[in-house]
Amino acid sequence: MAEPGKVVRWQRWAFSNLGSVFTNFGSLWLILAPLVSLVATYAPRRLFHTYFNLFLRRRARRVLNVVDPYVTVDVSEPGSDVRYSRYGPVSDSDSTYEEVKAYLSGAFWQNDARELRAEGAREGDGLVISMRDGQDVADEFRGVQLWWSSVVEKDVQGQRQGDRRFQRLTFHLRHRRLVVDEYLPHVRRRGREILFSNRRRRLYTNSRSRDSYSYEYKSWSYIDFDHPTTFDTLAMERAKKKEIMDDLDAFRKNRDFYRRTGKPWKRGYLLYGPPGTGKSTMVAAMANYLDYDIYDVELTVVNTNTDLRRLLIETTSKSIIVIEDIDCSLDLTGDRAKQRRRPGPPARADDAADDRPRNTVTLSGLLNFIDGLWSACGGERIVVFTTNHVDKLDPALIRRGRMDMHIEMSYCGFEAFQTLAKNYLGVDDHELFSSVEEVLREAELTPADVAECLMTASRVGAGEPSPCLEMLVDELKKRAEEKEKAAAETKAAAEEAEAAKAAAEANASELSRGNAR
Ligand SMILES: Nc1ncnc2c1ncn2[C@@H]1O[C@H](COP(=O)(O)OP(=O)(O)OP(=O)(O)O)[C@@H](O)[C@H]1O
Ligand SMILES: [Mg+2]
Repeated sequence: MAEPGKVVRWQRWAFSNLGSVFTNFGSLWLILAPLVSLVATYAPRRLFHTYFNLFLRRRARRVLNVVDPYVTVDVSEPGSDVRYSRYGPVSDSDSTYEEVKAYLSGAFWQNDARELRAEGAREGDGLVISMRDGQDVADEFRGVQLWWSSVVEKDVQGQRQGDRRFQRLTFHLRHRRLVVDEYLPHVRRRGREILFSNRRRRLYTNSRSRDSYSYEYKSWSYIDFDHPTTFDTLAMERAKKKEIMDDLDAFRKNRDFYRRTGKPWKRGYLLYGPPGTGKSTMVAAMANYLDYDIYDVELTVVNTNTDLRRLLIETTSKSIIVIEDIDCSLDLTGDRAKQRRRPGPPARADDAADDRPRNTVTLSGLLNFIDGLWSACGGERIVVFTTNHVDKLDPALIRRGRMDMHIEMSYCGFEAFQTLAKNYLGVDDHELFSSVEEVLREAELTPADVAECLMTASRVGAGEPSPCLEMLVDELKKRAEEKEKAAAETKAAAEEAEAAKAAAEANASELSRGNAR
């Protein structure tokens, strides 16, 4: 570590002037000694001792500050101070040491520390680089110089022996406020970011609330999230895609804005459109873009509003909370006041015997979940609803402010097709693109339809663009005809059902009039 320069200079001066320092101090003591003995004789004994001690201690501290004006703060490795309960060691949940280590691993590249140590990250394939014991590294914050060193000390406590490790921070005492109020929080924040980016992302799903009485119950279980979709491979109009990415960027970077305006740091997105237009794919692309975890809430297994709130509290920040097919999850479309317990047949025999309340999540419970007081805890969260029937949802659920951005995922247009062609065939342009464009303009085909056709065509056509695209045009035309036919049949069936219902109603009223006569 570069020695704090001022101390070195002061020490050199003191040694070269040692003689005069002692001479001056001697003369001062000649004057002070009779005064001190006078006060000691006439002042009350206890009072004299107290004040004299205090006086000496204060002087000593001042002299010490001049000789060594540097302060050190130790951040010790968890486990150095292991606490024991009757069941064994209590895990130390303080993550500061890990955060500082991660912060320093990011700082080495700008420093000249040479003796480093590499450890595998707890999750993922990355490495955490840290200082070898006894190494130092300098850092700068707002023009202030600070030094970190890795320290190991022998620890002998009772029966236990071992090494105690610290990351020791040294700084000038005049920067104490800056270090405590700003630098250390900055180190922790940055360290957390590095730790977060080193780990694998997770896809969580909630457990059945009914099982919460079990001893081993966990609200969320997870698997590693490894979805390959990105905004590059997502098929949609370029302008719309850019708008969404800009919005996500603004959300991520604007922590201070949310704080300043008194808004919780979260944002809601409503994705709506027909099946197969890429709503779930969009959620994956968002998570990959932001590097966030996904919490996939299955509302049908949540019993009460309290269970829902508990789920929310147990989510971490930097996450996307998604409720898929919100229109099907619960009957959330009606009057909030009427949303109490919905009667219905029990799903299983043991459900019938079990009189615990189930599925009493109400619309107001869900609204509170999105933007009640609890929703502000933690911060940096995105809430996404997906639906095929936006018109069926209660306006309160999707009003601006709750769902800040409404994104329509629509049928496959030409720009979306270009992305898919690039994904599946690796081509940006081709003479047959105009034929595809024509088919897409006439028919309502989803990106899922087109993606599937492209997959078949690329397999059969061995990835050669021309035969693949010819096949694709034929296949798309066939699909478009099939879809048209199916839509006409559905419409005819609906009209028939409507007519039958009207006839039945007419019959019933005829009958009741006959009875009345
Ligand atoms: N916009 C798109 N970009 C890229 N691939 C897409 C897109 N839309 C659909 N796909 C493809 O179609 C498949 C189904 O899409 P996805 O599950 O995202 O549709 P969805 O809108 O969520 O449908 P649903 O309403 O039935 O849940 C995806 O696995 C993907 O391969
Ligand atoms: Mg979906």
